[in-house]
Amino acid sequence: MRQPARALTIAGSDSGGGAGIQADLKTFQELGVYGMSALTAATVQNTFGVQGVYPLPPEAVAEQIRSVGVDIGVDALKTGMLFSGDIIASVAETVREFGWTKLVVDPVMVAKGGSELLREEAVNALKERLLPLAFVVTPNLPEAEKLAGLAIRNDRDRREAARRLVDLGARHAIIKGGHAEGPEAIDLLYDGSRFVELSGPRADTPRTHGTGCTFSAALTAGLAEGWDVVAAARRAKAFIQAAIEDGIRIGGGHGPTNHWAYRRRTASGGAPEKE
Ligand SMILES: Nc1ncnc2c1ncn2[C@@H]1O[C@H](COP(=O)(O)OP(=O)(O)O)[C@@H](O)[C@H]1O
Ligand SMILES: Cc1ncc(COP(=O)(O)O)c(N)n1
Repeated sequence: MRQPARALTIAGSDSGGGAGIQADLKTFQELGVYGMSALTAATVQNTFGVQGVYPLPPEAVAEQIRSVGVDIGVDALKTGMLFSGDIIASVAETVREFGWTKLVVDPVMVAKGGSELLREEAVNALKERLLPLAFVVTPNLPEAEKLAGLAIRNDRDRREAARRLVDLGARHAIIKGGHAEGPEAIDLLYDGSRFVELSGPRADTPRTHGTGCTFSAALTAGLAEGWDVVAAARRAKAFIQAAIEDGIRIGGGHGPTNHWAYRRRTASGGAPEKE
């Protein structure tokens, strides 16, 4: 009997199913990795936005992590919405306790509709407590600006921000380019010495809810399988590219991506799914 690779997501629930824990678990499943979750907060959310946020007590987050850690084991893990400084402290302490190294920190701050998913007071805790534990940190452009403390107007600024994220203690940084403009959506990976660009055609679609969660979950799945960061990041980029391009019609607002698309494409020899 084969033992599958095991991945844990520590994140918020999106009741609409497109982002958060739901996106992470769907992505793990699609990539053949056993998925587990530690919930940080329940959000009341659909494709129109976030209508409510109910955080869990920090001890409840730590207990969920310990429960699966002592029994099932974790090959790689990721964080998403962490909401408060207290939850971040509790997550950082538990990750240290287990000595897990394959940690992807997706520094989720604001939902696409503008709702706050990380309190302002928690940004420093994220920088000081979690980034030093991160194997990879995966900010979007506004998150990278906030963490690195500089405005990103061009590629030079983006490279400088990546250097600063590594100076803050992350082993690798991937600054995603979904919020930039231009015909290509380019994610910039930095490993402390070299830069690698991950590029794909920018799709003109409002259905991008949960893209960051899905990308970082796909990255975590690759790391759980023992892949190196560049290989895991390239597959994550292909996964999100397919999920965005082969869109599904769900909800009346900013719809989610298609988590089935990558497996369907690869199963059919790389050709896009037929309508
Ligand atoms: N319109 C798009 N077309 C193609 N890829 C995109 C598009 N928007 C985002 N992506 C990709 O989706 C991933 C998430 O990007 P981004 O939107 O920057 O993060 P977040 O969801 O955290 O704000 C990245 O790999 C990015 O390149
Ligand atoms: C519970 C939860 N976690 C994260 C996001 C961010 O979503 P996105 O990946 O679109 O930035 C979200 N909207 N809800």
